[in-house]
Amino acid sequence: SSPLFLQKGACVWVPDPEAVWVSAQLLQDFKPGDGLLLLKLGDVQHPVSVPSDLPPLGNPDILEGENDLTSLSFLHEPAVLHNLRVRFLDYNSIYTYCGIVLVAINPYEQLPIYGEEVVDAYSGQDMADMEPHIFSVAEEAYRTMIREKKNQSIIISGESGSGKTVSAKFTMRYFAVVGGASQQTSVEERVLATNPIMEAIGNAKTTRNDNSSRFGKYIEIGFGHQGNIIGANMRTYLLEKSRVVFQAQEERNYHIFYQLCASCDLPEMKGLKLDAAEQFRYTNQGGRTWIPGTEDALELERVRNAFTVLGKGSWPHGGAVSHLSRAGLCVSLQGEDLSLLLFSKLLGVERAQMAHWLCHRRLAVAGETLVKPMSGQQASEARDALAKHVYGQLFSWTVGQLNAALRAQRGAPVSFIGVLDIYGFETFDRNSFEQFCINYANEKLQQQFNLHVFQLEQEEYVREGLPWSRIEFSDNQPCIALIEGPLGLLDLLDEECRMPKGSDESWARKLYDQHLNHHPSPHFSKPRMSSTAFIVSHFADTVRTRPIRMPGGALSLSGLNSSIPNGSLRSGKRAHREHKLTVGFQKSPQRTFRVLLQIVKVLTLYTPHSDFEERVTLNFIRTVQRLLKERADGQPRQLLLDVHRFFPVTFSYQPPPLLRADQLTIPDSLKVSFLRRV
Ligand SMILES: Nc1ncnc2c1ncn2[C@@H]1O[C@H](COP(=O)(O)OP(=O)(O)OP(=O)(O)O)[C@@H](O)[C@H]1O
Repeated sequence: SSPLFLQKGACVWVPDPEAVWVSAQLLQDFKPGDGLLLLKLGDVQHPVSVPSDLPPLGNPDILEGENDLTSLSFLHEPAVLHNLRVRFLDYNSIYTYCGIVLVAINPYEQLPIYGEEVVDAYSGQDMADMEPHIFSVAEEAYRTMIREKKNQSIIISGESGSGKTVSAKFTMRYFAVVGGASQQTSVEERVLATNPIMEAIGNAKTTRNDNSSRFGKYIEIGFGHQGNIIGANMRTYLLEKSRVVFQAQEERNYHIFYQLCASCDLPEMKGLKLDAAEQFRYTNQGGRTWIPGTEDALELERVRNAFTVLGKGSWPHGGAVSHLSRAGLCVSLQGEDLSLLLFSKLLGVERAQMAHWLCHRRLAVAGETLVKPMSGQQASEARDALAKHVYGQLFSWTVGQLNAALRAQRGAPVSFIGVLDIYGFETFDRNSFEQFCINYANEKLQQQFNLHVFQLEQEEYVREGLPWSRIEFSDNQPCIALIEGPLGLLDLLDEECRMPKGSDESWARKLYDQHLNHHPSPHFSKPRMSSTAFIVSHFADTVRTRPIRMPGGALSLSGLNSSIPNGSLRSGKRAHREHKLTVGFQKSPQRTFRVLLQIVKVLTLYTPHSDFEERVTLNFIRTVQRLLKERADGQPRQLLLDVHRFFPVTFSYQPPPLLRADQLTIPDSLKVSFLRRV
């Protein structure tokens, strides 16, 4: 808590638009009721009015660079950031403790701190005696498991690209060394061999991370009586299946597709009749299909070697992955299409049947079964749904195969250490069902953390009669109840999926009725401008979600839909509304950027009707892209003016009922060339 009086010379932190927080010094004593602080910021005197709270106070110099944040006298955002920064820049240390939590900063360079000699140095040592390190956390889990014969878990969380997977791999490597056996292709080697395989089928290039895990993973490493690894088991969560059929600009599909395409000339791959990744819609939507510094063909080699270590025979033997790649790459609805032929052949289904059921659906009406042709839009969605399903099944199948290879051979493990590597909390401009699930998972993890760190700890103090004044912590149960409780978001979603004519609108209406009108929840609200979106106030942030459903009740995932505002540009009325919004956003530059980006994204998905239209569209996209790049120097309003100057029709551009690129009437060749040129 803040002291009541501050002496001249005391340090405080003040918010800064550039540096986030800057340190300032008090130029005169301050006492409650003064209402004004006189600060020295750099060389400038700065009177700051104090409405209610004092600014966060600076810590004494002696605590600068402490290796445990809990030893700071004042623990608040600026103190945490400053301490981490000092440790990173001045002490070259990427790790800092915060009690039992290890905070890691991604150095984005190889540091010489993970060698065997470092493992040896941490092995057998107490956490409190050692500098913070991921090995120290692993050692603590290992020792506690052995000493107390209790299973342990390490939870690794953080935003995309923060280093979760790398950290998980280091903990696994640590266990492999300290719990290792001597024989070749031992189980710890097999545990490590799962990494390249899982990365090939579950990781992809995103704009934030060239090797981003698009699934959550929990691996339980089982130990025997002697503390040696005897088996492992892996569970996966929330694979981002939408990526199989759609990739945003600069992103890629799962690595395995590109690895197979890059190896298509190998004799054993010939039967798959693959081609360059640029040739397939499911692999070329992000633009560039290669990652600088990565050789996809070599990566496939690593994957195949890993399969060998796991005793799963040669790669083509794990042939279903190849099938799926083909499924992902080739599903197409043109009847005579070679891709459809290959896809059907590889999956072992009859081509004519496949073509028929991709374009028709069965309806049960009054006890009778009718077969109805689907629209082009529906059929392409059905094709995408099939590709996602095949990939999802194959992913689960592969995990099952790996688990079989990791299963303990001699007796059951006596204890285990679990390592959870899962997406951190996510909020984007447009959040879909995936973000909703990820944030729900994080809400549950946070609850677990609260329970562990605050509640159980305090209960133990009280039980042992230690003098202790209870610390209040914010309990996130109400937010969890909103999601998973009776008549909660998931309950109502289930109900909506069972309705024959369920829709986003009607689901959202039910949510508003229940959580705004009948039983208002402080964690739920409705955005002003939408009747399909809702806002959940999570512990970390408020997130606006707009799920869009696919036919058949399956919720669509972010990808494709996130690029199409409301999925509705073909509706003139809605297009007009988007247009009005755009103009309305002029007062809010940040939103304007987002809308411009959105327009660019949408336009890249559209097929122009004429050369002229294509030229106009491309011109617009290039102009906006260039200006968006230039906006880095923070001239948002200028950007808006520039857009008008360079491209005066921007905001009066009323798209005629344009066709989406994936509509069937448009030949693939045109789509590919258009997308490539964009
Ligand atoms: N400790 C580290 N030392 C060196 N480089 C690191 C370290 N941690 C992460 N990196 C670098 O950062 C990149 C991203 O890390 P990683 O893939 O582990 O992130 P992530 O949090 O798992 O991201 P995502 O959620 O997207 O999967 C790595 O490929 C690596 O180059």
